[in-house]
Amino acid sequence: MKIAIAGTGYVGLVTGVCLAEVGHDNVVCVDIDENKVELMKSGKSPIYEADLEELMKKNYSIGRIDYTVDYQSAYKDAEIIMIAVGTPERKDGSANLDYIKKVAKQIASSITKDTLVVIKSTVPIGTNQDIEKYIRKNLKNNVKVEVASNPEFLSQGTAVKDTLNASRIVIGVESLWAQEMLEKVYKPFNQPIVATNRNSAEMIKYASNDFLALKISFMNDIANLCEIVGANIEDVALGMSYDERIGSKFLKAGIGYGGSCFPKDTKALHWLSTHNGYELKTIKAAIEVNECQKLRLVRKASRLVESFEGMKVAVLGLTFKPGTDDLREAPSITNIEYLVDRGANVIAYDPVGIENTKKIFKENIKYTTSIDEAIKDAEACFIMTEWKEIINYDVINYKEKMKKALIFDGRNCYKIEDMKNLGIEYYSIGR
Ligand SMILES: NC(=O)c1ccc[n+]([C@@H]2O[C@H](COP(=O)([O-])OP(=O)(O)OC[C@H]3O[C@@H](n4cnc5c(N)ncnc54)[C@H](O)[C@@H]3O)[C@@H](O)[C@H]2O)c1
Ligand SMILES: O=c1ccn([C@@H]2O[C@H](COP(=O)(O)OP(=O)(O)O[C@H]3O[C@H](CO)[C@@H](O)[C@H](O)[C@H]3O)[C@@H](O)[C@H]2O)c(=O)[nH]1
Repeated sequence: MKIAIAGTGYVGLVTGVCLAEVGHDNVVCVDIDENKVELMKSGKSPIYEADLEELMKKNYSIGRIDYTVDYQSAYKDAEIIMIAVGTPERKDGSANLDYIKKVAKQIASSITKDTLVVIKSTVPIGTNQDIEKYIRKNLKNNVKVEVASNPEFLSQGTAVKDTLNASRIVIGVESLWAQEMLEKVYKPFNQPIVATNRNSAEMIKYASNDFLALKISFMNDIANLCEIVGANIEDVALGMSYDERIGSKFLKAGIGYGGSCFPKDTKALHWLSTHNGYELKTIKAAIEVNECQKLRLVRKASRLVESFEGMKVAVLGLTFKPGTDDLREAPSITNIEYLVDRGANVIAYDPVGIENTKKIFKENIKYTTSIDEAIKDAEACFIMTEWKEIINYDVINYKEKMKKALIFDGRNCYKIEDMKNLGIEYYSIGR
């Protein structure tokens, strides 16, 4: 079965490689970026993801997967074409479907046999139906084409593991033909399949992400109250987690959620609801809490510090979470902007995110891959990502190397007692 995939980002490349890994022997990944394609052909991954490069090399060398910019040759005789291009946020919060439409147009002009088009990208409810109509209207050759929804649930940093061990495969189909095709594709993964209609499948993706975002915002809200009333959010989360109805995951309070999904997917669903004359009040609250949360620590710091002007400030952790080089919507960006605007000399540390940070801040801040160097002579330090390098760092260094041991920890990396015993002025979230 020939499977073509449009887009080789986190979703497209990982999906392609994992399909090959479980035995599909004719997977072609298409991208418009020639440099990316050349890089992938040479066995290198354009993104930082655990285990990805190893599986790319293995499956490329045995001829199960290939990479190309030539979409026509990739799509023309594919039985399945998966769309995994970006659906970024528009200024008004709605999802921008331009990339999806572009691929749909390329598919319509290329296919020469019956094809199932599968949308893996996160798209607003009704998009699968619209794209099907669009492709059928623009078809160059007289073939059968159907569109099925197959939203993706992988997390960055654990994308390969998540794909090979997915909790469920959601497929949104309108025919038995489409359902059987997708069941065949996913059979080797041996994961539970939830088959619904297309609109429900599209909604499952948004509802899942927005529920998780809401869970985080709820815990951040409670954490802020904990600080006021003298409770400890970590003890509170632990106590809550024993209730199976609540669960133990996504209860971690912090500096707010970031990444390429939660921020845009909460806004897109909220936009869609208001556009349909209904207000999703819970999602609105999740978004608002997150916006405030991102600046909570710098605001606290500015009440304690007279001025940031000329002050050396270390920012530890730049990516939106550990295990990825991605800075999309990372809280670190908002915080660094705040500090730079107020005249701070920021030195930023991250084990893998420096190159992507440079694209955003250029020469406006300094960069390092050493925590020691970042904190040396600094008068304040902000922690934005819970990298293990930061968690495992010997905290005595803050006392010994900083000009003033003043730490604002947005990810609760250290024990309050340890910091207190060392005489470090330490502020974290909800404790
Ligand atoms: N990143 C995640 O963890 C994740 C998880 C689940 C779902 N999603 C959703 O999946 C979609 C893709 O996200 P991503 O993070 O993988 O995107 P990405 O930005 O990392 O990658 C998109 C890729 O598509 C390529 N592209 C653009 N137009 C193209 C075209 N016409 N033909 C071929 N390639 C083209 C781009 O060059 C880029 O390499 C989004 O809708 C996102 O919301 C993402
Ligand atoms: O208890 C928690 C858990 C996460 N976060 C933050 O939430 C954001 C997102 O984290 P995570 O969900 O682990 O990463 P993503 O790669 O963005 O994955 C989410 O978004 C993907 C894209 O849609 C989905 O496929 C995944 O299922 C969904 O978890 C990050 O900034 C985390 O720091 C918290 O603050 N507290």
